[in-house]
Amino acid sequence: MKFLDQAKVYLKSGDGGPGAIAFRREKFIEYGGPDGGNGGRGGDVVIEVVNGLNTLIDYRYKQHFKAQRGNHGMGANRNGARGEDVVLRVPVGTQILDEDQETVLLDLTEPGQRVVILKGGDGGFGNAHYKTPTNRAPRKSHPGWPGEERWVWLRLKLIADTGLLGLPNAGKSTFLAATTAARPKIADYPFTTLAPNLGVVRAGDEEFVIADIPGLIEGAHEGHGLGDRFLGHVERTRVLLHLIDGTAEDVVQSYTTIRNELVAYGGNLADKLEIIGLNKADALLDEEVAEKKAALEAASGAEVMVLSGATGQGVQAVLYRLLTLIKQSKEEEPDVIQAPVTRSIPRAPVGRKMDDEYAGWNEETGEYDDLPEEADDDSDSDGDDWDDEGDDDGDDTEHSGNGDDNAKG
Ligand SMILES: Nc1nc2c(ncn2[C@@H]2O[C@H](COP(=O)(O)OP(=O)(O)OP(=O)(O)O)[C@@H](O)[C@H]2O)c(=O)[nH]1
Ligand SMILES: [Mg+2]
Repeated sequence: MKFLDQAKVYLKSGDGGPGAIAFRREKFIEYGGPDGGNGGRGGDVVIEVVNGLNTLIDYRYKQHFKAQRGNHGMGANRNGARGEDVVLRVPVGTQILDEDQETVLLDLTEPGQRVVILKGGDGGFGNAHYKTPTNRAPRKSHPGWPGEERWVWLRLKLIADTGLLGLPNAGKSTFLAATTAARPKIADYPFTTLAPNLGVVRAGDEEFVIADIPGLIEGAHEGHGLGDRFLGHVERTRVLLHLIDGTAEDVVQSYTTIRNELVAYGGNLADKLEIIGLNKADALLDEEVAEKKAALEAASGAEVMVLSGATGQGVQAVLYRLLTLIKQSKEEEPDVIQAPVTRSIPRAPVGRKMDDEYAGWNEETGEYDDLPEEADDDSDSDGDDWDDEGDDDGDDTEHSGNGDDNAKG
């Protein structure tokens, strides 16, 4: 499967449909009253988090997502239908960033999570709404409010319990293949793996997720090799398994090369719980194993386990140790990775939210309880006397959200 971990997309929620101007026309009723219904609400832009995806590759091919506009209101007080939502399906671990590529608007970490990122515009009032004691036949309707639009970045930061790190050829993919159902490409040349792979490990009755991160080399943080962009995927792991090719001349050098990259990347990467795996033990003599293990322990001050991904030697022990550390980390910092950051989304200056800025819509009656403030609305130049009466109905709701969207009309 192709992998893509960021994409820029254009989102637009639906405009509200216009209200209707209509009058009752029935036999024997001479002056039927106004009965133009309200326009329908525009569709929302919704982000849905789904399991089983681990790439944003779909968003390379489609970048524009527009929800439907609301339908026109109609005569006989029929309201227009709501516009259809547009839904973007994204993998767990996707963040939504503002156009600046820095401000995180949403961090989507829960499978099944659904977030309305842009709300559809409200439908406009039909003329039935504008009927007052002194104006029984208003020829006025509202055009509906525009939807919102904005460009955002989608950025995937995989969420896994364990991140598998090491120099190219350390045996990371072999380990992943030996312990999970994942089938990564394995070969005896560096940079075989070009994108992170996820696999689910079963240890006894328990499971955890492991991410095979493409090989790092010295200077990765300056762009050498594949660079360090994949290290972003390590940010959201609890425990690192740092694999070292035991057949390498200088295993301590291998170890410090990767550690330096973690430190240079910054964040909390270098502080994560870590197991060092002295790998390819099957290809080493016993005394080499002992010597290299001792050297690594001395250099790292951390725990070193001996294993062979190829023969399976020591692999189970590593898995159970990882599981223990994952649990320990969850107890110490339950929220570090999983807590969804759902900040309120800074809005683009267009559009209008029904719930907060304008609470006049009554879901039960399907009508607006309050009248919108339209004092500066130039559609009033039609000379009707609506504005003078507008606030006489005891409605002291200030629809302050109106100030900047007078472009409607
Ligand atoms: N003898 C021995 N060889 C191994 C072991 N694990 C992996 N290898 C070999 O080492 C080579 C590299 O293995 P990979 O699993 O592709 O290594 P990697 O760390 O994923 O490499 P990149 O994806 O390039 O970063 C392959 O030829 C493997 O067959 C092991 O435990 N023992
Ligand atoms: Mg690999």
